[in-house]
Amino acid sequence: MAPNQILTAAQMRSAEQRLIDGGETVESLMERAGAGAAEWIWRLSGGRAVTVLCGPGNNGGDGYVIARVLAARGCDVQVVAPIAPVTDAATTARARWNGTPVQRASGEVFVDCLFGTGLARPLSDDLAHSLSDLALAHETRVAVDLPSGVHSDTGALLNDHLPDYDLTLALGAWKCAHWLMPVSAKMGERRLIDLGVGEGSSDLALAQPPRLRGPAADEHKYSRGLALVIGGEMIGAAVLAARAAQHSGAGYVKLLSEHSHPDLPADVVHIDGDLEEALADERLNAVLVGPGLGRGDLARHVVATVLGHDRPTVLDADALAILSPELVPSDPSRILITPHAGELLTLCKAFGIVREGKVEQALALAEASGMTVLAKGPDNVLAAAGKATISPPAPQWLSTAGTGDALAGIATSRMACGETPSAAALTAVTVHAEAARLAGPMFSASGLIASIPEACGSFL
Ligand SMILES: NC(=O)C1=CN([C@@H]2O[C@H](COP(=O)(O)OP(=O)(O)OC[C@H]3O[C@@H](n4cnc5c(N)ncnc54)[C@H](O)[C@@H]3O)[C@@H](O)[C@H]2O)[C@H](O)CC1
Ligand SMILES: [K+]
Repeated sequence: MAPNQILTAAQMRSAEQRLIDGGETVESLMERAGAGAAEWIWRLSGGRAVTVLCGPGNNGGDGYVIARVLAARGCDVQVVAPIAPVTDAATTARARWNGTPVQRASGEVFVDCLFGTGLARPLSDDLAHSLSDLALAHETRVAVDLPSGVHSDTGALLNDHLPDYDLTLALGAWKCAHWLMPVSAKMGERRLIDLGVGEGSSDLALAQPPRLRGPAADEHKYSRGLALVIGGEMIGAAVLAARAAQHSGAGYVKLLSEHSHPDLPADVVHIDGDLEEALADERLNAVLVGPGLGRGDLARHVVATVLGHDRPTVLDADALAILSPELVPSDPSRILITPHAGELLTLCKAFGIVREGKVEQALALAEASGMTVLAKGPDNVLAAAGKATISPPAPQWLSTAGTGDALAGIATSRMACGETPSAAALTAVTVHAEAARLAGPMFSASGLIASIPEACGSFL
């Protein structure tokens, strides 16, 4: 099993076909899927009554296998089947479940086997009502392969008022929807059931935690990395970014700003000299421009000047509103951009990109710009050179002002430490989420920044 690969629905069907070409049958795969799902449902139900909602396709077929396996274990199982099976495998599975479907049921555990990766359009009102009525009539809800009513490849909700689940059991491989908003927030716990699907040709994977290393015995502040954060009109954002950078591995962080900063901690060095001079420092390892920069002529000049110096650079916030194809340097491979959802759409327009879904948009922007793209949000998609990773969800408490500035600061620090833009972005997203977990509820950006060193320690 390849536990980190993420497949589109089409790639999943190809993977299943390769297994069938190798001697499996749809029925044998369904038996394995149903038995694996039944095991998790058995554990979760703890002897409570189970209702399985079966659809017409092979997801429904999984449901009949689940019902048969649970009944054989003495579980009280009912099946609701609004549409009769249409596939051979599902018809066989239903025949082997020697029970009679009921029209309605209310119990303790609800299992959604209405649709999986074969959903082709929004649910009809009748089916959507059946699904939500049954889900609401049960205290615990399990989705098999996917919650019904969602787009497997984009994570989009095809219907309104779809239920939330306590557990989603992915079959064979993760699908994009398991990790993309908005449906990612409806999944509950996620578990992957092995169907024997090997490493395939997917361009998408679940991000894995980085391994960080501490400084060598002979390191000094310059060898650990000098980061430059460029301030602008709203200096608070750059101060937050610089403070986050100082706690993320770089040996030396400078904040270039014409303003005075009495509250700037002494461990960030404030400079107010010439931008060209600061960028020309041979000891400089990484630059961040954008947080609080502003979008006027001076800001445009600053972004163009930074990009003209070919340094490892993070472009965030206002710099992304200024970025255009004309500004992309000849070698963009050392540039990381960190757009949120709105900035991603704006950049796609600026680069003439029309794609559906965050993953496709990030991959296309990375290809068009040659830069590394961290499409940030509750679901972080990192795209570069035709490959993309999705990071597991971070605490929702990150939805507060300044956390984006902190993320950019962490990424800049990691690039100053010598990490590539992709590695720095992965480290930043992972450390950012861990710092949020450590900071507990209700934290501010400063509280998050204070937790960064301990968060980094989790990956040393
Ligand atoms: N393929 C395999 O080897 C295995 C698949 N597994 C499970 O099967 C589903 C995918 O099965 P598939 O039949 O392709 O899709 P669905 O079960 O989701 O149902 C598609 C079925 O429903 C019809 N349909 C589509 N959209 C709608 C709609 N909005 N309203 C009504 N009907 C709709 C469509 O015409 C098809 O007939 C996968 O997720 C796994 O759960 C097994 O687990 C392993 C073997
Ligand atoms: K389902």
